[in-house]
Amino acid sequence: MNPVVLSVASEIYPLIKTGGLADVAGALPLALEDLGLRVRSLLPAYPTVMAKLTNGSTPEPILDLPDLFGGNARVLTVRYADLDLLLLDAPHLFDRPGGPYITETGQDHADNWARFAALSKAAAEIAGGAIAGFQPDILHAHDWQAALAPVYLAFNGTKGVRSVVTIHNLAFQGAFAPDIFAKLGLPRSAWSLEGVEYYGSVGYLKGGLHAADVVTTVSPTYAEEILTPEGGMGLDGLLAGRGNRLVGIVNGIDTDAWDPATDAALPQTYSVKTLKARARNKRALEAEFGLAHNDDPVFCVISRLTWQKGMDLLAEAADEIVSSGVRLAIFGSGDRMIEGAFHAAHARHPDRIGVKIGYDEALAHRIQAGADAIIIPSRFEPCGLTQLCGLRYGCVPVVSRVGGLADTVINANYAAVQSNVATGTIFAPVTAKSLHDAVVRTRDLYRQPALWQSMQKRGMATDVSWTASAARYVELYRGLIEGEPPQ
Ligand SMILES: Nc1ncnc2c1ncn2[C@@H]1O[C@H](COP(=O)(O)OP(=O)(O)O[C@H]2O[C@H](CO)[C@@H](O)[C@H](O)[C@H]2O)[C@@H](O)[C@H]1O
Repeated sequence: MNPVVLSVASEIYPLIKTGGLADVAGALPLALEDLGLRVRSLLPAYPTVMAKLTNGSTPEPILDLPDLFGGNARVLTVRYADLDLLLLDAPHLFDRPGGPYITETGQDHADNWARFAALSKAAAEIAGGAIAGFQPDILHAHDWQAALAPVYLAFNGTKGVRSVVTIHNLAFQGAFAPDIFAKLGLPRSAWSLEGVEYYGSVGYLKGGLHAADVVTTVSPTYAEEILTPEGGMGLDGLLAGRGNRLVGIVNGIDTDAWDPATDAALPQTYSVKTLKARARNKRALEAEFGLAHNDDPVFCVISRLTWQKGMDLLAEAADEIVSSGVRLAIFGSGDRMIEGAFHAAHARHPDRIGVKIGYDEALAHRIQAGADAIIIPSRFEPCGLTQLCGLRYGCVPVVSRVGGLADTVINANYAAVQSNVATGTIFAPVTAKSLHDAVVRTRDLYRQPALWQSMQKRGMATDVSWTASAARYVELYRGLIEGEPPQ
């Protein structure tokens, strides 16, 4: 029997996305279905999501949830982009302008505690059998926004459903003032070390990490890093207590959406066999970023421009990078100070540093297809997806030795180059100097065309799909259903 899964997340690509969570919550269910599982995905019916459901995708009501955190709610069912979706339609919580977490003016929605407790509560009801004909074996909750689901499940006393919480980023924990506890509808006993109490506040992720049958995170190295005081962000003790119930499974990417041979966003499609054709994308990229047309390599960034991503270090190293004969194409948005630092770097080197602030899926594809390398100097990185896209597109990753970056790139040290296994450059410690040194090492590899192309081709041949990782989730689910501890 294949497990039946309820996946719960606050964002799912291609319906709504603010980061890598959406990519995973959109692609993993499809990869699991390819392996024969039934997966339904629950997410809030944000206006952006409802607006996408055109062309014959009409959501049908399937469950009433009266008085869900101050208003009546329903669950709607619809198929979209091959996903079997359950939408939590709670207008008092989700039908409003702004993003999934923030208002139009950039503040957190004041009632985020209620919005995501509602998502989790609805998930627990559904996992408990509230929808006729759909009895999940596994409730799989992603990040803090869904992490109360296993808590509700446990305190509802639901039997026969196993729960998994996946940490995509431990920096976001969903901690709220203690006075909301009384409104969560949890028993008093949940205000405890085993429940949601977290240093005097209510910790959604903390509660979920305790209550879930298994905790996973998105790479083996990050699974180790979060057991340390530096990486654990206050939760290392709890996580260490989970022992072999904490598992790292590396992310994949959707290799149909990310396929340079068929990608409709590219000026020129290409494959391992037609790698030379890639040059046309580089010319187009130079033009798009206002860079001079020449033979120097173009290293790119596609990222949230934040401290986590080490973007301040790149801004610090930018002048030296440019004087080493490398050009930069920087794309993303985030911290205003970092955006300003990149604008200033562009002003100093207008035809060697191109900067675009914004969010654009097609542009992200064009950049991966045209740049020579992608720089990812993260201070911590649970998995990282852009290095996987880079590998697939022949855009060589230059990454810091942290988390999933360390797990997915093979560093071009002397031995790896000699034995033809290198796929990128890895550096440590995460400083501007060591980043600059890595850029120079990568530039030197670029200047040896045969070696460079073999690295590009090896990256393009690397399996970055979901297949192997989805199989690991299936194994994990089966083990849980059969009562086996994870391996
Ligand atoms: N300006 C822009 N325009 C268009 N697309 C853009 C963009 N900026 C970023 N993206 C895209 O957004 C995604 C970001 O993926 P990351 O792995 O960097 O995730 P993030 O840090 O958000 O998420 C967390 O969750 C994911 C999923 O588990 C982990 O891989 C990661 O380590 C963890 O921090 C990629 O698909 C990237 O192409």
